[in-house]
Amino acid sequence: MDYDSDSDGSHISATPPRDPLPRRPPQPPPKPPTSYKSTASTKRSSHLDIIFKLKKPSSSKHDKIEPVPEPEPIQQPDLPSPVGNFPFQIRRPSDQPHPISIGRSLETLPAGFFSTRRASFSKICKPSLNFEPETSPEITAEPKINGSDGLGSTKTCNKKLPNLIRGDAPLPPVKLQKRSEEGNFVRLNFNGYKRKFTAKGKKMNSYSYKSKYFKRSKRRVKSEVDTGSLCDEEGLVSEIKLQSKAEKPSRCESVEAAISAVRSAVSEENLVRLLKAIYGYDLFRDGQLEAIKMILAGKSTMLVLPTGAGKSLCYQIPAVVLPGITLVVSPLVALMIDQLKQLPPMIQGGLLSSSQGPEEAAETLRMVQEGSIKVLFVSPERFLNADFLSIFSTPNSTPNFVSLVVVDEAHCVSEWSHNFRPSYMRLGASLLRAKLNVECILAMTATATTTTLQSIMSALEISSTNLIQKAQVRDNLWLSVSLSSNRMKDMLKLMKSSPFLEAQSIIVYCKFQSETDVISRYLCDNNISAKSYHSGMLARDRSRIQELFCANKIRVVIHYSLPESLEEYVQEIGRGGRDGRLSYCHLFFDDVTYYKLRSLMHSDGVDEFAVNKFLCQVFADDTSSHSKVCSLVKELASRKFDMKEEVMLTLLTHLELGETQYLHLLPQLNVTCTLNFHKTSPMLLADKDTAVAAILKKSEIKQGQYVFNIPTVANSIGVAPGDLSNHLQNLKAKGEITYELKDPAYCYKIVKVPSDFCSLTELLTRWLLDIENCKVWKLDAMYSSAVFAVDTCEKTHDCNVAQQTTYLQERISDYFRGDNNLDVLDKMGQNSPFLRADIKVFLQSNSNVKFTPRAIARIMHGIGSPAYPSSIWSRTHFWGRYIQIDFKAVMNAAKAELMNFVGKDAP
Ligand SMILES: Nc1ncnc2c1ncn2[C@@H]1O[C@H](COP(=O)(O)OP(=O)(O)OP(=O)(O)O)[C@@H](O)[C@H]1O
Repeated sequence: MDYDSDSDGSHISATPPRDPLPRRPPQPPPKPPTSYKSTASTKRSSHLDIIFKLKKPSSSKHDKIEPVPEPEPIQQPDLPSPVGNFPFQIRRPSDQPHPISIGRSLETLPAGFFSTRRASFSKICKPSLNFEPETSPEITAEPKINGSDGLGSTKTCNKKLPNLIRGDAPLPPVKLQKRSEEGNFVRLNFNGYKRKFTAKGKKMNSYSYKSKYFKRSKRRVKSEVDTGSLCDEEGLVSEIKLQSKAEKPSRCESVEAAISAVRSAVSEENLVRLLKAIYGYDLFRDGQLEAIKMILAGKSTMLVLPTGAGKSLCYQIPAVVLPGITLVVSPLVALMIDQLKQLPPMIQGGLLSSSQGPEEAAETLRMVQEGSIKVLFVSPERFLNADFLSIFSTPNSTPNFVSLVVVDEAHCVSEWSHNFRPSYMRLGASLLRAKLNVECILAMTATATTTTLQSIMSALEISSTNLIQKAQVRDNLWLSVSLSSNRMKDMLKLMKSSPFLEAQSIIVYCKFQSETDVISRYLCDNNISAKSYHSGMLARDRSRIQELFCANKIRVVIHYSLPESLEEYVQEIGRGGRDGRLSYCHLFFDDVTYYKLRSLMHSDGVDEFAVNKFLCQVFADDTSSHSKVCSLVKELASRKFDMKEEVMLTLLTHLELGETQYLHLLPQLNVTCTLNFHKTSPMLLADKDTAVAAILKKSEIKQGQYVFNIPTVANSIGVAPGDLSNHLQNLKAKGEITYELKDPAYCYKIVKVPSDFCSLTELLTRWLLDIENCKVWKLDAMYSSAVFAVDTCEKTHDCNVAQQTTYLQERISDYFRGDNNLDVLDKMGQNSPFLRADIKVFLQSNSNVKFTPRAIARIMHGIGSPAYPSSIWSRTHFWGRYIQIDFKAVMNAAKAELMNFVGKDAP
C-alpha cells in the first residue's frame, strides 16, 4: 500500500489556509431515526473518563491524616441557594451564532462546610496499600440466608439513615445531612463482618466474597489507620468506631423473622421492617417499594430511577425473600465487583467473570450448585456458555434454581441507547425463559429514552403496566453550563472559586485519554492535586484510585468536554451527591470539541460494500455440515472489512438473534496454535493419537513449529474446539508437547445460509445507518441543550444557577420522554467550494490505494479506522480538514470524485 504523506504531492491542495469555524445559521432540526425495529448497534469503545482528586493548594491542618476521634454529629447549616455569579465571565465572540455569557458565580458555601473532609491525595496513593482483589483462603463462609445460625442475630443499629432522594421532589434548597449519617452501607458491612467470620468454618473462594471483602476492608482500614493513609478521615475512621458501636446489641430486629413476615404477607409494613432489619433505613425511597412489591408478585418489571437513587436495593430485598438464586447481569467486571461488595452482609454473593482463573470459577459454580450463593453476578457473555446455562436448567426443587434475573444497565439491550452492547441482545426473555426456566425479570437503568425503553421492554417481554419510572436527575444536583474558548483556564478559575474551591472530591470528565494527563498536569502545576484515571492505566492503579475516591462523597462534577449524549451526561453527573447532599455539576463546552465528537459518531459506520464482503466471508466455509465450527480472526477481519470488532460482533449477533437465525455464536477462542513436539516423534505420536494425526495433516510448518487453526483441526476429527484444547492440555501435561495460542476469534456454527445476500446486506446496512444517525442526533441534542442553557441564561436578567438547573432538568426530561418537538441544532456545513477539488488531489496522490467514499470521508474528518489507521493517515495534508462539513456531504463528494477517478482510469 502506498501511503499518503506530505512528500508525495498530497500537500497540493485546492483549499485555502484553514479558516476558523464556518459561519452558518443553525440548520433545521434533524429528526431522530424513525425505523426503530430490532435490537442491536455499534458502540463507541473509546469513552474515557478521568477522576481528578483535588485538594486545596495550601496544606491546612486538615490535610494531615491523623487518627480521628469518633465524629460528633455536626449540624450542617442549610446550603443557600447558589444564585450568585459565576466566578468567570465567558463571552462568545460576537460572530458566533449563539451568543453566550454567564457572568454569575455560585455563592460561597458556609465557611468550614468542607473543611473537616479534606484529604491528601498523595497519601491516598501510598504504594504500601494494596487494594487489589485477592484470594483469602482462610476466610470462612457466611451463614445461608435462611439458616438459623446467623440471621436471627443479624442486627443493625437503630441509627436513622438518610433517605433523601425523591424523584418528584421540588427543586432545591436541599438540606445537608449531618456528617454522621453518611456512607451507611459501609457501616453495615462492618456490622456484618464479625458474624460472618465466626459463622461457619467453611472456606470461600475469592469471588464469593462478602466475607473476603469484609476481611479485606478491615485489614485495609487497619493498615490505613496505621499508615495514616485514609481517603477520607471522617468516612473510614468513623466506620471503625461505628463497628464497635454496632457490636453492642441495641434495638435490633431479626432479619430472619422479617423475611418470614414478608413471605407470609408482602405488605408495606413487613417490607419496611425488612428494610430496617437489613439496612437500618426507615423509609423506602421513591419507586423502591413499588418495584419490590411487583417483583415479589412475580411480575417482570422495568425500573428507571436516577443514578444513586437506590436501584440495587430493589433486587437485594427480593433476593433474600425469594427461594432461589437471583442472577444479576452486569456489563462490566468492575461494576460487578462493586455491586458484590455492596451487598449487605447477610446476602451471600458471588461472581463469574472472564478474568477469573478456572479454579475460582469452578469453586463459585460449586457454591451455586449447592445453593449457598444467593445473588450471582455474571456478564452477558456468560450466556454463550452452554455449560453455564445447563447448571440452571433444573427443576425448581433444586437449590440452584433461578428465581429472578436482573438486567442491570438495561439500556445496553437497546441499539437506540447511548451504550448498546451486542452481548446484551442475548438476554431476550425467550432465551431466559427457555434456558433458565425463569419467569421474573427485573430490568434496571437510570437513563432510557422512550424509544430505548420500548425496545428493552419488548426484548424482555415486560408489560407496559409494569414500568416504574421516576425523574432522570436527582434534585440535589445543581447544573450549570458555559461556553468556553479556553477551557483549561476557565476550569482553573472555576476550581479556585467558591464553592468548588472548598470541595475536596471533584471528578473531571474528559473525552480523550491524553487530555486527562495534560489537564491533571496543568492542575498540579497550579497547586491543585489531581490524578488522571483512564482505561490506559493498570487495573491495580485504577481500582486503588477508585476505591479511595469514595464515590458517595463527590460534591462536584466538572465536564471538561461535551458528553456524547444526554444519557452520558446524566450518568456522569450521577456520580456526584450519591449520599443525597447537594453537589455542583458544571459543563464546559466548545465548538471545536463538538466538531471532533460529531466526526467520531461516524467511526462505527459501515457501508453496504463492506457488509456484503463480511457476509460472504462469514458464510464462505463449507456449509455442508452444520456441526462445523467456523471462526473469524478478529484483528484480521477487522482490517479486511475496515470494520471495528464491536461492529462485527453486532452483525454476528444480529445474524443469530434477528428474525431469521443464520448462525449460532459460540464463545470466543484463540484459534491459531503454534506447537512443538518434545518427547515422542510427531509421526509416532500421530500413529496412536488421531488429534495429532489431524494436526500434522492441517498444519503449516514454520521454522520447525506446527501452526494450525484449532477449529479446522477439531472439525476434521469431529470434536468441539474446546475438547481439542483439553486434549492438547493433557499432552502438554505429559511433556509431549508445548504450544501457544493466539488470534482471538469469533466462533460460530452456521444454521442457515442466507438465500438472498443482497437483501440481507441492504437490511443490515440500513439498520447500522439508523444507529449511526441516532448517535449523531444524540450528540446534537446534547450540544443544543448546552447552547440553549447558556442562551436562556443570557436572555434572563440576573441569571443564576437555579435557572440553568431548571432549564436543563426540563430539557433532560423532555429528551427522555421522547418529545418530538425537542429543538436540536445542526451546525454542520453542507458543502465547501474546495471539497471536491481536495478529494481529487488526494485521490491522485494515492492512486494505488483503494478507497471507499466512507474511507475518504473519515480521512477528511480525521478519524482513523482499522484499515486506515490514524498512525499512518494522519500524516496526510487533508487529515481532518473537513471536520466542519457534514460527514455525509463529504461522503457524497468522495463518491462523485471516486466515480470520476475510476471512470478516467478505466481501460
Ligand atoms: N431507602 C433508602 N434509604 C437510604 N439510603 C438508601 C436507600 N436505598 C438505597 N440507599 C443508599 O443509596 C446509595 C445508592 O444506592 P445504589 O448504589 O443502589 O444506587 P443505584 O441506583 O444502583 O445507582 P447507579 O445507577 O449509579 O448504579 C447507597 O449508598 C444505598 O445504600
